Amino acid sequence: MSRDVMIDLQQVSKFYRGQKAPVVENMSMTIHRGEIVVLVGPSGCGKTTTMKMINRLIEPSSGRILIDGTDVTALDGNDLRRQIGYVIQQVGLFPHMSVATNVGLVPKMLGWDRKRIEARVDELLHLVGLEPATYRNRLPRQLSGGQQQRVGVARALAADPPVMLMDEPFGATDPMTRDRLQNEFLRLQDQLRKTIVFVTHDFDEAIKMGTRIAVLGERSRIRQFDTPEVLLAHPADSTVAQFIGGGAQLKQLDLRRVDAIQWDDVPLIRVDKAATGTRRHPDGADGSAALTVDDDNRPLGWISAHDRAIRQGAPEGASQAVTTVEPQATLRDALDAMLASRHGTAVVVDEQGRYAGAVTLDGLMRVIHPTREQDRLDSAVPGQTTGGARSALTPEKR
Ligand SMILES: Nc1ncnc2c1ncn2[C@@H]1O[C@H](COP(=O)(O)OP(=O)(O)OP(=O)(O)O)[C@@H](O)[C@H]1O
Repeated sequence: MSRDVMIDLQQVSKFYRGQKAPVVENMSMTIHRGEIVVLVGPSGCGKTTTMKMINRLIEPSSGRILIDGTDVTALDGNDLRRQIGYVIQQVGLFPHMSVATNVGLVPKMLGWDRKRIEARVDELLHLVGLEPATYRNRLPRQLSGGQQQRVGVARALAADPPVMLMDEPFGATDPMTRDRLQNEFLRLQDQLRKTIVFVTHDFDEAIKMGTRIAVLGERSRIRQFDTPEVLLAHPADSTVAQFIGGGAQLKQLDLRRVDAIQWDDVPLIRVDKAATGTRRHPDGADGSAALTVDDDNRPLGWISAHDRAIRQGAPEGASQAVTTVEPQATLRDALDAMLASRHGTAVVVDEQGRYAGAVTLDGLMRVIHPTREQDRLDSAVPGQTTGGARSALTPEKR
């Protein structure tokens, strides 16, 4: 097997007892190390069954499944499952156990000593954005849905498994939380490079999360297995096209992340609260609206040119809400943020919430009409940004 292949399903079938037809029939699929493969398809087509056969929560009736070259049927099921992270929609946290005990379960089963488990639990909670001192001793019911989901992800990562199975992991959360969890998870994955099989009903989620997407039909028959880009541009048949649904052009915005395009700069006004009263430092502010930021460069609000002229002493007093996106967000997220902003601008902030640049409608148009942009770039110096924010012509996807 090539070293690059991490999971190899070979002619896998599953018959449930008493049923004449298999629910998964001769499914073959190769998944590469470090990619997120998303399984989508109609309800009941066998996505979950396929996934659960990989960690043998469901035994295949026939066929072979290799993980990193080893046939999983040759391994003890419990040992196997300790090496594969598993995240499900209902999270499955033990309600009577603290967050720390839940996250440390697999390391404990693996016989790690107490100190090592504690250190790992804190490291993981930190990684998923939950301050250990605050959350370590809480019970699951003392957490929000999104926080529980983060604990579920931390628990799945506890023993640093190379493979993760995620069955609608963000399905039970509201759209905003879901979006945040997706972005956080993509940021994590940039560091961790796990091999992930991800089941979802939500095609937009598939486009956002997937390195490749497998559109499945009845009995897990693969109708198309391609990158999101190819899938959107060239659906294999009318059933796939129907599944993708309308608005394929707009969905292309789901394919690109904010960190893959050029950002613009906006005029900044630094509000120095440490000084006596409030001073302001216009950083090249011109006649347009400016963004006020604190001394750490965190956005505070927008101030219009008019207000700036009449409120010399207290620019933050006139501020209008800022809508922000992180670099991992999609351009669709940026568009949503823009539409929610009176200034038609999505402010890009780093992990610490500090100003990093801005995505403007002009910037988005340059992406939507790449030919026009290409003409412009052809006559420009390579690597230059339009607003001097930074050069960000990085690859579009992981
Ligand atoms: N234990 C079982 N015994 C018999 N049939 C089962 C069992 N589990 C699942 N099935 C059937 O197998 C088929 C595939 O189920 P599976 O849960 O894999 O589908 P799915 O694509 O994940 O569905 P959904 O999108 O609705 O979650 C379904 O028709 C289901 O009724």
